[in-house]
Amino acid sequence: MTAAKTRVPVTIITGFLGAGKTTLLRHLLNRAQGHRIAVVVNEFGSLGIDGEILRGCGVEGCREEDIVELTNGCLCCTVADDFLPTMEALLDRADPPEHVVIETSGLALPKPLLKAFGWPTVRNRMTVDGVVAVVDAPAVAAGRFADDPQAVEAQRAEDPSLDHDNPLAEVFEDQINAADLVVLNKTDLLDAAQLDAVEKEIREHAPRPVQIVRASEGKVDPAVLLGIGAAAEGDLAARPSHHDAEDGEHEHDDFESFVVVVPEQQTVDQFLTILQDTARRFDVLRMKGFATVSKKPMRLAVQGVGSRFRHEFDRPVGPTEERSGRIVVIGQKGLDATAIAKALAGQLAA
Ligand SMILES: Nc1nc2c(ncn2[C@@H]2O[C@H](COP(=O)(O)OP(=O)(O)OP(=O)(O)O)[C@@H](O)[C@H]2O)c(=O)[nH]1
Repeated sequence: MTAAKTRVPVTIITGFLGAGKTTLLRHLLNRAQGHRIAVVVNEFGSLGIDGEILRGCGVEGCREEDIVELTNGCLCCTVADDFLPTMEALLDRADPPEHVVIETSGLALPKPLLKAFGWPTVRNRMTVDGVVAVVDAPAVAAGRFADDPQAVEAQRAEDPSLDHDNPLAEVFEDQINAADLVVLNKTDLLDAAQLDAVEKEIREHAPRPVQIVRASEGKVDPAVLLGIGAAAEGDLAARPSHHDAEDGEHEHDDFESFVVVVPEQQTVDQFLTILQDTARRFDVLRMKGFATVSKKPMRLAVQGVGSRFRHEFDRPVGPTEERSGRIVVIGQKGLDATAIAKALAGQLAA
């Protein structure tokens, strides 16, 4: 058997903040029973919520130690310090995984990560089976990742190397550029004509023909997601990045995140209204976290993408656990953290 055949396949799941990566992974773990899959999760924001959601997936045979969290900064920037040792540790286990799935943070650029698979310590032991980009179809339809052509022109007059005025557009393009498979998610929120338009837009952006599958709630057949066989680490030139000229070096200084502590809530509806108003008012990209509600024994988990929120009571609140909640807030640089904290605490009139 050749060395290539024995290499552990790795699937990289990329996609902008809130596109549905964790939802897709949860579905995959549910359907992939019998396969030893290890999941590496990297989140922007410090609450470790995705890891907790995946650990609580309740899938038989999905063990705690198979979900590894990398919270020390954005994965694409900490490859040597954190990521490679984690990969080696997985491979050196007595029962190494048959497949590794990496959920990158919504702001991660996939290319530096792809390049890491060329490093001597993992090169002969792992291969990137495929890069999957999960796309928030309604966010594309709403123009979240679009540039303002006039603003781009004005910027280019100053610096010809610039091609975006919208930092979201740049991250989105890099993720599509790296993808072998695009999952057009949240199809439940658009009609057929809108979906066709989004698909057309993605095909126009993609530097090469890319397979696109449509999904809602991240429900994609594992056979489609795994086993693509792309060996993407050997195919970097076909996956252009906006940061190629800087050899992958980049900063995430277009975005920021912070955690807000919120008091116990009176009612779920009141809290959701506060969250939605705050997201709208301050143009927050993503909010997620936990809170407690007066007289309710269960913890309330909330998830927001823009001003669209979902919530569930996910587990009992322990008797010694604090009744205050924590919400991670993510947006473009320049968020007014003080005002947002006040708004979430219900201290800012709408
Ligand atoms: N309506 C709708 N909501 C969805 C769908 N898929 C996911 N969501 C919701 O979108 C929100 C974000 O989903 P996640 O799976 O956490 O997204 P993510 O890409 O992992 O988010 P980050 O890790 O923060 O970047 C959650 O509230 C999901 O329940 C879908 O197909 N339709």
